[in-house]
Amino acid sequence: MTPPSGAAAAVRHPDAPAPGELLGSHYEHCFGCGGAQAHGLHLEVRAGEGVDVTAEFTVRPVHQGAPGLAHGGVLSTALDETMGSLGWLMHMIVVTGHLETDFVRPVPVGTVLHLSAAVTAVDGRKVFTRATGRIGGPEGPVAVRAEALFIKVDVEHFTDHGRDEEIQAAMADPDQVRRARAFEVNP
Ligand SMILES: CCCCCCCCCCCC(=O)SCCNC(=O)CCNC(=O)[C@H](O)C(C)(C)COP(=O)(O)OP(=O)(O)OC[C@H]1O[C@@H](n2cnc3c(N)ncnc32)[C@H](O)[C@@H]1OP(=O)(O)O
Repeated sequence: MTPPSGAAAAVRHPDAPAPGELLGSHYEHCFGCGGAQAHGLHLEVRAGEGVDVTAEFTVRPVHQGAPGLAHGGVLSTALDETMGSLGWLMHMIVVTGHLETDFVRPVPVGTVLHLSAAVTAVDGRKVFTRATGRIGGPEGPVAVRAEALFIKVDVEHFTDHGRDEEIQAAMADPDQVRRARAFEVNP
């Protein structure tokens, strides 16, 4: 998870969303951010000033592991989705290759998890990222943190491997921006 010495700093795409702007859901059926997923995380991700983002996730009863506490896998998903959204700031299609999570404090149901993530380095197709989730406010104590390696892929990654019925439905969407973002298309 340590970037090689020749790795470069991430470059913000000139057409990336402005700092403070909500990225919006990239795909309505995404478990991380989609509005059509009743039990999804409904993450709202906001662009930062560099290649960084912030997001909020409210833990609901459907996200429990132990009684009254968030499931660790769900928290990992929130971190994964937040870091994955960094690709949009570079206009790069990326998928998670490797994800490591530290669970530092239990996260009760009803908690708002304040997430922040940034790209630490880019090395060819490899995008190194880091994220934290805090409770009690954006400056509150760290409850979870993660590092992840994302790999740049082409749109064929999705069209070749995704189930045909969802691929066809996403491609038939008359909204061009939504259609592109469902596959995180690199313009
Ligand atoms: C608003 C919009 C936002 C959009 C918001 C989007 C949000 C999405 C958030 C969720 C993101 C996900 O969950 S994505 C879904 C979960 N992930 C997946 O399904 C990925 C499944 N895995 C794969 O398809 C594949 O393994 C790939 C694509 C990751 C890599 O395969 P490949 O394309 O053949 O590449 P490959 O040559 O193997 O690897 C390229 C380089 O990466 C390294 N590499 C590859 N995998 C790993 C690995 N696990 N750990 C370490 N290193 C790795 C290789 O060593 C190599 O380094 P070197 O030799 O070049 O040095």
